[in-house]
Amino acid sequence: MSVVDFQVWKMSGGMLIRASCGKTSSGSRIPWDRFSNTDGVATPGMNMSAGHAHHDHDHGHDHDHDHGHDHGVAESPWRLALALALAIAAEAVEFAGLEGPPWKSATFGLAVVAIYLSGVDVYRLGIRALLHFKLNINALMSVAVTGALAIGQWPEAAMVMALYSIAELIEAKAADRARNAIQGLLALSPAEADALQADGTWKAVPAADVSKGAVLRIRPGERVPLDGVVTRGNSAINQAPVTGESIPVDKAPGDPVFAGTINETAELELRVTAVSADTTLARIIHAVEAAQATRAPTQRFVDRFASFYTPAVFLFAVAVALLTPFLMQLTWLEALYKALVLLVVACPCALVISTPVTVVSGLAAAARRGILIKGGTYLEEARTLKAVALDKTGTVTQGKPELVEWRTWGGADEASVRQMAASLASRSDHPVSQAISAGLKTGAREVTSFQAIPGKGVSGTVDGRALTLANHGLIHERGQCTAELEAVLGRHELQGRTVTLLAGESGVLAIFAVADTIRESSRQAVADLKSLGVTPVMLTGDNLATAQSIARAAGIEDARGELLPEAKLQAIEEMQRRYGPTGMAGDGINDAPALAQADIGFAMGGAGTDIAMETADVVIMNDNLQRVAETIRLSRRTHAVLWQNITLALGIKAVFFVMAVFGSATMWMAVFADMGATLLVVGNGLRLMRGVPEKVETPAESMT
Ligand SMILES: Nc1ncnc2c1ncn2[C@@H]1O[C@H](COP(=O)(O)OP(=O)(O)OP(=O)(O)O)[C@@H](O)[C@H]1O
Ligand SMILES: [Zn+2]
Repeated sequence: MSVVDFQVWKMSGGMLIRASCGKTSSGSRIPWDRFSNTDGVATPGMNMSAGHAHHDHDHGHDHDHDHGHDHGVAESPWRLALALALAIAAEAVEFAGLEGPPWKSATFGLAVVAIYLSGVDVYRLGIRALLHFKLNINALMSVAVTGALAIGQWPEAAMVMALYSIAELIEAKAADRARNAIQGLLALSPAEADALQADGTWKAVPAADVSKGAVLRIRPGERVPLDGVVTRGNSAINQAPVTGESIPVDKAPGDPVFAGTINETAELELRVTAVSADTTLARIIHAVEAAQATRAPTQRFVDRFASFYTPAVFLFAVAVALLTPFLMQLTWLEALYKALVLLVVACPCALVISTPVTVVSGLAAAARRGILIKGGTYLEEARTLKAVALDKTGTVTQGKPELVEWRTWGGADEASVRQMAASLASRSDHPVSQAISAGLKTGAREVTSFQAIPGKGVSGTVDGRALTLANHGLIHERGQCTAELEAVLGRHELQGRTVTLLAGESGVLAIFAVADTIRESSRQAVADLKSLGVTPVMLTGDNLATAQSIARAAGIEDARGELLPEAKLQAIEEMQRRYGPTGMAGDGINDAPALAQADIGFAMGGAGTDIAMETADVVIMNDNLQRVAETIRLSRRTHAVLWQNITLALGIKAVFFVMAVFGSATMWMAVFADMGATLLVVGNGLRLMRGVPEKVETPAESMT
């Protein structure tokens, strides 16, 4: 995904998850009410005209959708329960075989009231769809129920409408649950904050009113209301709500804390760094919400399928009504009834609802673990990754290098070398330069004609001397390298250190060895990836020997060094040719092109640059590389659940289709089966929310 795509992604407004298959839920609230405008009429691909069958699914919504339509009240559970009771009573009267006009009118009356109570909305939406020459579920149900009434199947008609509406309601509630799981994350940050006032007192104020720079106090046991930096106190913070990592993290002055995390041991004071709409937690939630606007591939498949399935079964039903009297010697009434059963079978509720519920559950499960996935597509496709490129600095390593050793070279004066190197290094925000400048602990002098040489180092003039502070490659190119020097460099590189040289016009003046520790989680992450059958490859701009030493420590066999940013992109292209779908995990500005080129880009959120987070498809909030393997695992599970659901939904339809044709299915059995199938697929989809499995699957297991 390019940066431009990301903007489009951010802007794609309309949400396509539908509250339910036919109608919408009543309890929607901001921002979910955007979903509610999708009533039955807007079901993509459900209309009969061929021209609409292939929508551009990336559009937020249908063009022909009736905007701003107000739904009115959805049925209350009591109303539906009453409707069902009346329908059952009508069945009972008929079943009891009570004859005579009074009983007949009683059955009819009970049925009509039941249909009125449960079906007003279905009829309203159904008729509107038919007037637009569209065939949606409400239209199917309206036709089926009216038909059943017309041929005298009154109790049957009432049962179908009542059961259908009840199924709709349950389904809507289940879908709400998946969404609320994400919204629920937002409730984690307290609404009030204890803020320092101008007169030095503390006062509880609404978190939404606190501005950047304000000082807050958080007592032990309280949740952090806003993102900030600790100014006073030491405490352990449980960051699970934001990063998914349940082990508390120690925080001291200068450390960042996130809104929604829990202060466990001692009182802390912090300076607010993000207002409430802008906290990391708020950003996670908005991104995941927006992710639901994009359609996953399976959903597109399902929509396309439904777009021909429903009209096809409808036409088949018409054919059955017209032809079976001749072919199977049925009466016209029997033929009509058979056709009406087929109409109920034609309702693709279970199929249509199964995919979005599953995808939203998967996204929510990921969000709870601190994995922010920017679209259902990535959730579905992560399972196909065959290789993952890992950036070294900040991804495999902590990205906080330190100067561990330095010495002068060629008899240079230590004090002046220290001063010159510190002056140059302090001008760059590259981690290597920063480590040198911090390690030398000396004041900087003025630098003129300062220049950064990307992927190599920096140069500038200090006290009239033209100097270069750069890696071996550049010094070698300048012809200032010697065998003796290379021997010294080699020793450092074997230990995974990054060596930087200070050189003047006459030659090398000093050697600086910087070491970055590998993240504890990286080793396990690499093992996880391998056990999933994914090949890890390390990419870095750093020296090859250094890269290989770090890679070995992490368990990576394939390490590529001395890569300039464009070369990282080419390395991804090469991996895509060699292995197939390739992911990339990185954090820096220079990783952005490679992240965009990769099939799925993972950005390290905590340490990452904004550009990396914008370009990536998945943001990992706690910088734990193990989340990459977890995403792949979750993707495989999501995929499995999706296909279980599709098989289930279609299987039940197939059974009832055959039963309907050969006459052994009744209308209410068909609608009952549809309700059952809907509940099963929704329940199966919601299962994903219980979390990401900790266990590492073997590649064989995950092939399903
Ligand atoms: N501003 C700088 N100051 C000091 N050294 C630098 C600077 N820029 C680049 N280098 C040297 O060039 C090498 C490659 O730099 P580059 O920025 O491409 O990679 P990196 O960010 O260090 O590593 P990675 O690719 O793993 O993120 C560094 O390892 C460092 O030795
Ligand atoms: Zn050399």
